[in-house]
Parts: sequence; C-alpha cells; structure tokens
Amino acid sequence: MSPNNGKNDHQPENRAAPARRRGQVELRGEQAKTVQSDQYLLDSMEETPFTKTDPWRVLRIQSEFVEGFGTLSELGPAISVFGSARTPRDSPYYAMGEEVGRLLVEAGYAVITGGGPGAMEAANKGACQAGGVSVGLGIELPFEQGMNEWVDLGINFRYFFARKTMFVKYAQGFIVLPGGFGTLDELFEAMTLVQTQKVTSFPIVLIGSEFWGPLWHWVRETLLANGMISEKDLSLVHLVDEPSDAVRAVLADTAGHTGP
Ligand SMILES: C/C(=C\CNc1ncnc2c1ncn2[C@@H]1O[C@H](COP(=O)(O)O)[C@@H](O)[C@H]1O)CO
Repeated sequence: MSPNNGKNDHQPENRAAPARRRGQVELRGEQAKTVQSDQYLLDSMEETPFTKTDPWRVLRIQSEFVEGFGTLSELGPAISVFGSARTPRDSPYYAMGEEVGRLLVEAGYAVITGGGPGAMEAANKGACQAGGVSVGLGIELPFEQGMNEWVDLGINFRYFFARKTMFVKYAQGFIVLPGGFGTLDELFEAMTLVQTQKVTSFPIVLIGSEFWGPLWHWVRETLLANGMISEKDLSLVHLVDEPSDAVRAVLADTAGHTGP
C-alpha cells in the first residue's frame, strides 16, 4: 500500500499536496514510497548503504572542511609545493624539491604538499630536515600509498575539492615542480582563482623552463592568440629554473594575501 492509501498517484486530485515531506524535499507518487532517512538510521539493516547516499556524503565533506580548517588555522605563513608523485629520488627535480622545501623553511615558511611520494616527498624532506613545519594533505586513492615519512602534520582527505581548498586557503603562494595531470590540475585551478580574482596577491611559480616551456608556449601561441586569455593573464605565472629564484619570486609577491 502506498503512503496515500491506495489512491491513484497519477490523478490530479491526489497530487495537490505532497504525500510526504522530507525537510525541504516534497515527495509524491513512487518517490513518496522510499524509506525515510530516520528509518535507515534506526533500523539496523546491514544491507542498507545509507553511508553511501549523497546526504550522508555532505556530512563527510563538511567534516573534511571542519578538520582541515581546524588543523591548519594556526599554521602561520606557508607555501604549497606541487609536483609529480612519480619523480624518482635520483631525479634532479627531486633535488630541486628538497632545496625548495629547505629554502622556504629558512625564510620562515611552512611547506604544504600533497603528502605523497616523488616531488611532494622531496619538498617535505627538505622542510623537515631544515627543522620547519612539514605539512602533507593526503588523498585517499584506490591504490593506497600513505603519507610520505617526512610529513610532520598530515591530514587525509577523501575529496579532492576539499583538499584543494586547503592548499590555497592556508598558503600564500604556489611553487610547482614538473608533474602530470594532478600537478596540472592544481596549477590551472590556482591560475583560474587568481584570474577571476577569487584570490589576490597569490604568486604562482613554475620551476623548470625545459619542462614547462612548451606548455607556456602553447598558452601564449594558442590561448592568447585565439583570445581565450588576455595578455595580463600571462603575468600570473613566473617561470624559473633555480629553487632559489622560485623561492625569491614567490616570497616577493606574497605580501597582503590573506586567503580566499
Ligand atoms: C600515482 C602515484 C601516487 C599517488 N599518490 C598521491 N598522493 C598524494 N597526492 C597525489 C598523489 N597523486 C597525485 N597527487 C596530487 O596531484 C599532484 C601530483 O600528481 P601528478 O599527476 O603525479 O602530477 C600532487 O601535487 C598531489 O597533490 C605514484 O605512482
């Protein structure tokens, strides 16, 4: 029997009032026959995947923001360092990551990375060995890897978008080492936030002109040439080769940034 006592759900006279209300949501017809949230909650139905429903996910998402904001709010000045999870330890880019981490700490900044291997590990290692605050914002992935051993303050996230908010909100700038899709995602998100003035005074520095040069050439020759970006958007990013130049460039532009 349906919640409206067997009346035909499709007749107009039976559709004036909602058969059931669920907070802001009104339900009629077949939709009204679904189990209520509190039934899910109170019935111990093992097979009911309540924790896989979207409303439940909202709470988990919220808890990631609460945990991240709570843990990082007293971090002090920090720079987020990005780069490939696959950079081998004997790569020159790994050595650059270590140096960037060390120089940032010597300049009085905490270092925030994705907490993973490769370039992230390198920057955390440099920061940790220099005696600074080494932060890792880990991401839960199907292939579990865990936080690299040089992270002193680690937070694990399930959602990329919650984690990405932390990288911007608690840093005064980005330094980006060579990387793949993940690094490009973080780079282009930061560029978009600055371009659209969602963040102000937020320097973005790329290290490695041989690696980034072709991308930057395409940005200029294709995006700019086709009017997809403006000339001033090109100035959002600095391109350097040395860790010391990267740190100098990022710190020169940080004044005044207070987060999104
Ligand atoms: C794919 C591999 C390891 C994945 N582990 C990661 N741990 C933490 N953060 C990660 C991981 N993979 C990607 N990220 C984020 O994206 C950026 C690196 O991605 P890329 O595609 O390697 O450039 C990095 O800055 C992280 O924030 C090992 O094979």
